Formats: sequence, C-alpha cells, structure tokens
Amino acid sequence: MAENEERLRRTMMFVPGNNPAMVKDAGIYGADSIMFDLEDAVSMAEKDAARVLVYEALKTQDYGKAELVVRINGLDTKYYADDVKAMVKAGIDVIRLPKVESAAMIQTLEKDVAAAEAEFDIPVGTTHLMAAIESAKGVLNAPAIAAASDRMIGIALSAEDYTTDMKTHRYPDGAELEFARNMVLHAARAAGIAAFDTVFTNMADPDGFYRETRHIHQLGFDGKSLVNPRQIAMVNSVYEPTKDEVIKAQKVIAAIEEARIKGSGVISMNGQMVDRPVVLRAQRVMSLAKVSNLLDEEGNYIEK
Ligand SMILES: CC(=O)SCCNC(=O)CCNC(=O)[C@H](O)C(C)(C)COP(=O)(O)OP(=O)(O)OC[C@H]1O[C@@H](n2cnc3c(N)ncnc32)[C@H](O)[C@@H]1OP(=O)(O)O
Ligand SMILES: O=C([O-])CC(=O)C(=O)O
Ligand SMILES: [Mg+2]
Repeated sequence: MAENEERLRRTMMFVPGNNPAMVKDAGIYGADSIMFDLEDAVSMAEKDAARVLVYEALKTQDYGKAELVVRINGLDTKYYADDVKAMVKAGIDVIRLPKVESAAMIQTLEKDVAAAEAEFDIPVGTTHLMAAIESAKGVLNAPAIAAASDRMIGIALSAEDYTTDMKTHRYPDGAELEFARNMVLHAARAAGIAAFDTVFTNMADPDGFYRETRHIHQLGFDGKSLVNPRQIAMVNSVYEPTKDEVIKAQKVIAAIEEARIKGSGVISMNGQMVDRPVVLRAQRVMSLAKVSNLLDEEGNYIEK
C-alpha cells in the first residue's frame, strides 16, 4: 500500500477467539480486517484459553495483507488487563474496546497500551485503537470518543447491545438505528477516522443483509462488522464501483492533472465543474476499483 493511500476497511470479520479451526483459517476468506473476539463470543470459562489461542495464532500464523484486530474484554472486567498485555505483546494492529461510553475510557486504554508497549520493547504508538459504541451514552459521546486519541482508527456501532439498551430490538427497516448510525458516522468523519456499521446476525436472510449493506454504503460507512465469511463477497459487491464510475473517475483524475500542469485548481469537464471534492471522490473510486480487481497493471478498466 502506498504511503498516502487510505486503508480500505469494507469487511471486519469477527472470529471467535476460542475456536481453534476458525482462528487458524480466518485468513483464507479475504476479509480486509480480521477481528479475533475475546469478549462476547467467548464464555467466562474459556477467557484465558482464548487469549492464549489468539496470542499463539498472532505469533505463528500468516494472515497475509489483512489488518489484525482483537476485541478485548471491557474495562470493567477482570480479563481486561491481561488482554491488553497479551495482545500488545503479540503485536496486534488494532485493539477494539467494547461498550465504550466516554473519551476517558479510551484514554485509560491508551495509557495501558503505552505501558505494555514500553514493557515489551515495542515502539510507543505502534498499537492502534478503535471503539465500539453500544449504548445511548456511547452514541451521545461518540464525537469525543472518536477524537479521544491519535491512535484511534475508527468507531463501530454495535447494534445488538445498543438496541437492548434502548429497550427495542432490530427491525428489518433499521429505523431504530438511524440516529445512532448518523451519530457514529458524523463523529468518525469529524475526527477523520473510519466508521463501521454493526453485525447482521440472521444468516437465513441474505436479502436483508444486502438491503442493510446498500443502506450503510449510501450513508457513507467505510464498511461493516461481520460474523460469517459468506457475508464478505456481498459487502465487496456493494462497495465495488461500476464501470461508469471508474471511467468517470479516471477522466476526472486526468483532467485535474492537466489543470495542475497548466497551474489551475478547477477545470470544466463536459460542462461540469471539477474541483477538489470531486477529485477526492474520484480517488476513492479508484482505490475501491483497485481492491475490487477491476484494473490491469496500467490502471485500465478490465472488461468482465
Ligand atoms: C453480538 C456480537 O457480539 S457478534 C460477535 C461475536 N460473535 C461471533 O464472533 C460469531 C462468529 N460467527 C460464527 O460463529 C458462525 O459464523 C455462526 C455461528 C454465526 C454461523 O455458523 P455456521 O452456520 O456453522 O457457519 P457456516 O456454515 O457458514 O461456516 C462455513 C465455514 O466458515 C467457517 N466460519 C464461520 N464463521 C466464521 C467466522 N466468524 N470466522 C472464521 N471462520 C468462520 C466455519 O468454520 C466453516 O468452516 P469449514 O467449512 O472449514 O468447516
Ligand atoms: O459490534 C457489533 O456489531 C457486535 C456487538 O457487539 C453488538 O452488536 O452488540
Ligand atoms: Mg456487543
């Protein structure tokens, strides 16, 4: 990945940290981010064994280009401190803290992560953080949470716990999540970090999953937390740009390059003004086209 290229995170797949087969094979499905879970997918009796299993996997398995994330146990649990130490020591890319309700919780995590990095001779600042927003309080404090640390790479809505906190449940049209989705998204964008939509847990309803993914893509989310490898291809298909979008993006980038050579920031293309926001959108389309394998080595669109 080029230095200034944004990391795309369309799919962040939960992998139960107590399941040796799933932990071992997690890299074969092509998720952008693999998220080992030490929290709610793991029973109390298996917490320590799961931590050891994930630690060993991080030290020995090759997960290719995937970003490696771990959802640790919450700040108020007796597992939290051991989780932080073990995951930092293993060299995890990102720690996802569940049930975050305030910026102070992220600052506590940041302090503990920095102490662990110092203890294990890992350069301070290496480990990135993210927060799961799972309650009314978390949603209302999302802007402060998103901006709580330079280590933050994203915030995620966690709708199973959130709808429970709100005394509702999940409906097919998702109306109960609109406020939270918009808060999380705006908080993330204002802080310049990624926004992740929640899991969709009904494997028997692929149409519902597709509808929800199209909706959150339209809102502007970077991607979704997933529970099953079968969900990856569907999310990728929603995020894949169309041929027309790719061709237009290529024209925009070529036009602005020509304008730059002539010393101008704005140019007209087929009567439409092309300026910085249009160029930024075009660059994102090209990043998505590349990761969707739509371009050949010269950057031309590959006809399917
Ligand atoms: C509210 C929350 O906190 S959600 C987050 C916590 N929950 C989780 O982490 C759950 C993760 N997901 C799962 O455990 C499972 O996908 C379930 C229970 C939802 C469905 O299980 P199944 O119906 O058995 O899945 P499915 O038949 O699609 O599995 C196909 C293959 O993918 C593997 N697989 C399924 N889910 C995952 C996963 N999340 N990570 C890695 N591998 C997986 C299976 O092991 C199976 O592999 P195999 O073909 O080599 O045997
Ligand atoms: O982060 C998620 O989407 C899963 C989760 O914990 C929740 O929904 O409560
Ligand atoms: Mg939860």
